Amino acid sequence: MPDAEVYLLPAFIPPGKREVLQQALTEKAAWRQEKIRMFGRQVDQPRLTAWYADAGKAYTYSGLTWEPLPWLPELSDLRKDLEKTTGAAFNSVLQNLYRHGQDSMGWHADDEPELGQNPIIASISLGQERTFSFRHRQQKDLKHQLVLPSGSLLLMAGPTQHFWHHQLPKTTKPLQPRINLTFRLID
Ligand SMILES: O=C(O)CCC(=O)C(=O)O
Ligand SMILES: [Fe+2]
Repeated sequence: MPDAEVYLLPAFIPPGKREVLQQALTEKAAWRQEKIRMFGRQVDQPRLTAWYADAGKAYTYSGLTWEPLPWLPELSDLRKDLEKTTGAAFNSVLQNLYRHGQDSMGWHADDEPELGQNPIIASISLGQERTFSFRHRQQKDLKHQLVLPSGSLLLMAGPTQHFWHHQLPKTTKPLQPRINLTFRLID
């Protein structure tokens, strides 16, 4: 991919740990059904979300401002592993729960000002593997798709957010739930 710095570690979380972690987060995370404004109407986001961050951080995402929850031990452990692997620091994690194939996230870039110039986004997937797509923001015919398996780590760094949008498309296939965790460093 030109104008991008993207890495995929397919087995970042070892096989035996994936299911345990997915189940713990499914049960313990403070999942919320947020609304978004679409064509002047309030509609449910097609996924559940939970946001954890260091105290004192607030974050605006898709027009919503999030108040952080204190870290669950499972999330603190993941943050430590990630910081060791990447050498980068993270102070927040947005969790998405895609309940089935109709849950999704539309085209966007993680380019909010509080993420800074060239943010490192560390994205962990648990559960159902799903397709993830990239589309160049200027050259719309430049596209890239990959499958994110359970336990994988997708790193987006450098100018990626500046030049590319990404999405998690819906599918009509009957799919099992998937949790995604995106660790970020915010101002
Ligand atoms: O679920 C995914 O893999 C993507 C999540 C994402 O792009 C985000 O939270 O910003
Ligand atoms: Fe994103």
